[in-house]
Amino acid sequence: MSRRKPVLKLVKILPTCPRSGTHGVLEITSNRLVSGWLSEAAIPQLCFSFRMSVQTIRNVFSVETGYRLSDDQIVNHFPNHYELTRKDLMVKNIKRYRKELEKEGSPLAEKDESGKYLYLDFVPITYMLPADYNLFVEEFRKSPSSTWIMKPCGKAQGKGIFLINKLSQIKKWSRDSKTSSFMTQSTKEAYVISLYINNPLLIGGRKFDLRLYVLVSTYRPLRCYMYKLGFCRFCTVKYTPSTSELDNMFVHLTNVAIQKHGVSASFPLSLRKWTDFMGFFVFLFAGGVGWPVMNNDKHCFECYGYDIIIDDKLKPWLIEVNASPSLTSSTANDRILKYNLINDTLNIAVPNGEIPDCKWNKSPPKEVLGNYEIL
Ligand SMILES: Nc1ncnc2c1ncn2[C@@H]1O[C@H](COP(=O)(O)OP(=O)(O)OP(=O)(O)O)[C@@H](O)[C@H]1O
Repeated sequence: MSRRKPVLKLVKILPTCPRSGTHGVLEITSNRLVSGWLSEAAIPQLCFSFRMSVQTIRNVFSVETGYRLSDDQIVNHFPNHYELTRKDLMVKNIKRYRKELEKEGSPLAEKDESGKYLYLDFVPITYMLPADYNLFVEEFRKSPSSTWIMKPCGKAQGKGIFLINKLSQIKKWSRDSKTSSFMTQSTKEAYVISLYINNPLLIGGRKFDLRLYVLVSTYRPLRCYMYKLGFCRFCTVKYTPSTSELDNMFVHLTNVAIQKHGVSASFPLSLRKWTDFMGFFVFLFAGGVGWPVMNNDKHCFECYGYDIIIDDKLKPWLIEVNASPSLTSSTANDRILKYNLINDTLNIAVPNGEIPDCKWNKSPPKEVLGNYEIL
């Protein structure tokens, strides 16, 4: 007998779309929105979409397609969200932000005696490949015993990720990808290579990461909210930094897609005690990096999934920002968390009980924030 996943279902009654006269109900089932507002054909009638794909968003905002969203059309991504959510662009923007702060002489760009940023050192050292190969080699030679993690820029769920600790492995990867019959020069994938955090905080001997949610309702002025609940994703195999286990992804990658065949892969987590600490970090990131580069379209809001690893010195490291965090659930608590997350997000994005309106000043009263806390 096949075991069926419990279905997360949220039905929200929204005001009827004034133009189409229908679509008054938004129904989200697990990861899918089952009312008809998602398909591109439905864009002209769209009144509100919580879960439009990034591809559809690209088409909505592309000059070629010629769509113009009207005042009651609100969508769940900013047009150039990828500036934050693509691994390579996120790092590029952080580097640019640091340089700007340094040039301005900002106290945020202060460094310690060893030349490390005091406040801006929150992403592991990262280079783009192949573009930054020489810079990477220079850094690698400074600490030849370090481990690095290679990640394809355009993939998710742990696909295509591997760990290396020798330069010869990169050379082999480069040779193999050049000669691969599947990859021509034009389709060759860009990768990022990041210093591997090899001293993660462990619980029960296992590595884990935190998933936090951050909602941005406008970039100019910046208004962002952090969700007080999140969860931890655990590896199913006990952690070891031993190089003999570098190929064992059950030890190193916390993605649910990788670990789902193991036991108890994720646990819900109250972030109440963490919010001041994490809030500063998230605000610094969204405010400093996101604010100047993002196109602040008034029809948009976005709920990001932040992946964070804590090391054994309790320092948080930002690993990635996801534009479409999964809304599927594997346990009853997980289901409640996602249900409330969707509900609270909708309450901030759309004025309570009213027709969506992009001219709305997006400052809802405190009572409707639910588990969100304004940063
Ligand atoms: N620098 C790092 N140090 C230690 N572990 C890392 C590092 N970067 C990534 N990882 C591990 O690898 C996993 C996958 O990395 P990442 O989230 O960047 O890739 P992804 O395939 O895009 O995943 P997702 O599906 O969450 O978007 C992380 O959840 C984390 O467990």
